[in-house]
Amino acid sequence: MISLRAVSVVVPAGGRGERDRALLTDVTLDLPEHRIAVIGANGSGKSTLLRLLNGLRAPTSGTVSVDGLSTVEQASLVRRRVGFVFTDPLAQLLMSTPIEDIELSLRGTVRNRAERARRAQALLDERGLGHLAHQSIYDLSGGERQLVALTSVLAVDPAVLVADEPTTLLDLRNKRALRQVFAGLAQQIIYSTHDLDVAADADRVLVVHDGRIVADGAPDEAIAQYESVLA
Ligand SMILES: Nc1ncnc2c1ncn2[C@@H]1O[C@H](COP(=O)(O)OP(=O)(O)OP(=O)(O)O)[C@@H](O)[C@H]1O
Repeated sequence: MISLRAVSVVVPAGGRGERDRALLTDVTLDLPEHRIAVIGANGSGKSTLLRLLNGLRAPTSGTVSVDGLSTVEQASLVRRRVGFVFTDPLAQLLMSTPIEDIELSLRGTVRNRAERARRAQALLDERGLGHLAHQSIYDLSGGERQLVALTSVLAVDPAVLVADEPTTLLDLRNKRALRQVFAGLAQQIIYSTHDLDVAADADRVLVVHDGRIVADGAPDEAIAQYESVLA
């Protein structure tokens, strides 16, 4: 389970007269539910919160742990357990084609090269992306890239998937497909979203406002509180 204890993230002042800036303040959470959505206005601290969960960002104070492992001291073990999908897929797609990127993900688990290529193609086929296997990443649409990035992260079968606004670039059909993928995942999934329908798919919804968790509960309740915070 992922746990946060008294976590704050503060960016130190850049120059004279500037003040330190708190991006998250005193967040304590245990996150055992299967599907957890994080919602909140632009700049409220959602990405900062998600990045803490696999050690992409370290807390300024407090601790974050995954199954008892510290995201700071045991970062590489944590990263193996917690896969992260960025909002911008180009931030994480390292290779020039989808198949190469997924083969790269599989390198640690599938030794044989031909088998790796076969598995990578099968994973793309499963997501309806097989026809794009050898296309340049730069020639894919934003939504196609986002789905390839998700496939690549899931290829290593992380225990937890953290996804930062995973439906932003997706059209209606792909959004529906992604919601189905999420619904069928055995892994725990923690995601941020501005889409309240996608948030409502979760078992639990956290509302972030000015770096604090201001609501936390069942989707209906938490979304209603979010709407009143925004009003
Ligand atoms: N390294 C940093 N230095 C200074 N400010 C930062 C840094 N990282 C994030 N911020 C600021 O912290 C605030 C929260 O950012 P964050 O990306 O967590 O918001 P968010 O809720 O994910 O927003 P959005 O919905 O727009 O993606 C923003 O105002 C952002 O500009």
